Amino acid sequence: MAAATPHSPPPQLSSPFLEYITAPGGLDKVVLRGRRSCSVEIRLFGGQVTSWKNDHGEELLFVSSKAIKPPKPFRGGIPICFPQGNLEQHGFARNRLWAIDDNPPPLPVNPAIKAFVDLILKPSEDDLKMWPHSFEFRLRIALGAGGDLSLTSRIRNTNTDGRPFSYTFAYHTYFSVSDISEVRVEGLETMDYLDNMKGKERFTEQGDAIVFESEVDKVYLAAPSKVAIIDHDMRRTFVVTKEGLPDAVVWNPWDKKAKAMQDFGDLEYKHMLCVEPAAVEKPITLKPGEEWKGRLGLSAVPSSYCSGQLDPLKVLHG
Ligand SMILES: O=P(O)(O)OC[C@H]1O[C@H](O)[C@H](O)[C@@H](O)[C@@H]1O
Repeated sequence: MAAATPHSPPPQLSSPFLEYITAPGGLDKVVLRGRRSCSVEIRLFGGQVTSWKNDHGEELLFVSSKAIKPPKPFRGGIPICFPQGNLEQHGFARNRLWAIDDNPPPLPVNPAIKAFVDLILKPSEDDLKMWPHSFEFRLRIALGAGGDLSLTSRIRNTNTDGRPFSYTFAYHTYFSVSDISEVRVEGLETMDYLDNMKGKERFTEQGDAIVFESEVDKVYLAAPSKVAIIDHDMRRTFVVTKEGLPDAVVWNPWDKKAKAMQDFGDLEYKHMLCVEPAAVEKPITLKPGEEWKGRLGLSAVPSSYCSGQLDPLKVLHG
């Protein structure tokens, strides 16, 4: 079966682990269901994960109470930032209607993962006027047996004129936290970063772990493949893993910027943190026919987490 277009009827997703929910105004969504109350919701608009719940049904991602409906990008969850450059902020992928990909090229899967969905985005005529490159962007979103979430992006250059293209990319992940002042990020200490608040000047991080006392907007360069977000009050640690994505953006707008943002509550900065696996410093270049792959893995584990122990399996199983 060919990939559904945005105007085709809802695809029949025949699996007890998947549900397709139709809603007006570009708000159709797919729900992935795991054990107990684990679930993930994905909006076709933006190909955006808007909810990830653990087996107690607790929400793990931040979504603003002031998030605006399409065609505006949606504040929260996991917006996909592509293709950035001299375009609208964060590129247009988060602002387009994606389709279900009924026939994705094979992707090695863990047989224990039953709940997954494949989406696809191709540029429209208008997109090609803005960014004159033909591409196929395939996104697999999977909910693992233990409630972990993974997003795998495959971007292929389908230009027929022989031209390469370059882009930057980010999984703009908004984590829900109890109180930003009590949160610590481990794994980025001693890393070099570009400070977006200081004209992208390069610095080296000092100290044992990263804590938050004011606005932060940094691009950590060549960041490790595992980063932990430790939420003391919630007794929860998010473990973020990344492949194919050298950098990690860390962002919290804090009070002043929060007030200036139309789609964000004045005090919501206290309950969110963005840690965004990304390729920012060096754009990715693809020749025609070439494909790039970038993966994000998220798990939420109880904070019996020991400092410096970034393996979630060890955290869970001792
Ligand atoms: O408002 P948005 O376009 O969604 O961007 C929100 C934020 O995203 C990233 O984290 C950037 O590093 C920030 O500079 C930006 O303010």
